[in-house]
Amino acid sequence: MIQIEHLTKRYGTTTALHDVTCEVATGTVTGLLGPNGAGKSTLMRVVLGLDHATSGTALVAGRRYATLRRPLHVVGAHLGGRAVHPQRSARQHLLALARSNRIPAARVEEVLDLTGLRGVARRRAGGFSLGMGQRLGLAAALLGDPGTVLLDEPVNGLDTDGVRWIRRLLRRLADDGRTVLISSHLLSEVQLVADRVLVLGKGRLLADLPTADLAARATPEHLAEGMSALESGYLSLVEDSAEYVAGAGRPASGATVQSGATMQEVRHGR
Ligand SMILES: Nc1ncnc2c1ncn2[C@@H]1O[C@H](COP(=O)(O)OP(=O)(O)OP(=O)(O)O)[C@@H](O)[C@H]1O
Repeated sequence: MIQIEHLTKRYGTTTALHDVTCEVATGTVTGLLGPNGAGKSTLMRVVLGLDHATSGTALVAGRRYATLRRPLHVVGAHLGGRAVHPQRSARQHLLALARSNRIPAARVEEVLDLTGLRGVARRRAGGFSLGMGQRLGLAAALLGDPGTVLLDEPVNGLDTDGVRWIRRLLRRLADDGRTVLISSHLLSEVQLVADRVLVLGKGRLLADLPTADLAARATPEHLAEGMSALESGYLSLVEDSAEYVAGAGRPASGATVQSGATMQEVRHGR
């Protein structure tokens, strides 16, 4: 379980998270949603002890990350990017991680199988495709068989078969009683895998509800435009919370839209 209480994180004058309180329950896949700059990565980074909270707390399995004696056994994460020595093979990378965390080498073979990397385990990780890199990041996250898993855009770069595989894996992790938190902009994926969603907008928690309840907030106008119910429910919730607006500052319908304008203002060309 992840417990977040009154979490505020400021970077200078930017408030990335403002007084966020929520729980991510065990046995569920929870989607973390929000427009660009909403605070999703910041929330994950604070949970993982990569950033310090300005105030409030973030606990994993009842503890602050910094106080975990064997963190990889409690929480595994893949936040994108490649924290891999490019000359090392996938297996060498995982073995090095396992050694430094006192994890038996046999577990490396298990996660290579789990992530479908056995066939390329001897290949240089630096030459991996985006999708293979995703799988390797996931293998590292699962190395300690943690009870909580945090993944940033987990389907990014995966092919169709890989996407299907990760959906099933996330479901299995949750069904085994783990806590799974994924951030994503792909609402169609969230709809398929997430039991619940947390929605952030400009650092504030806008919603914490079952995925189906977010879809139930769809508006007829959005649905008439061809949006899915989840897209519509989500957009209705965040439309005044987008920090970055495409085309802001450029003339739109003969009007100049200022940076920071709400979605309604953009739509109405104000
Ligand atoms: N290290 C940092 N220094 C200064 N500002 C930061 C830093 N990290 C994040 N921010 C700011 O905090 C806010 C939240 O950023 P964050 O990366 O958490 O958003 P996000 O929801 O993950 O966005 P995206 O969907 O684009 O990945 C943004 O305004 C961002 O510019």
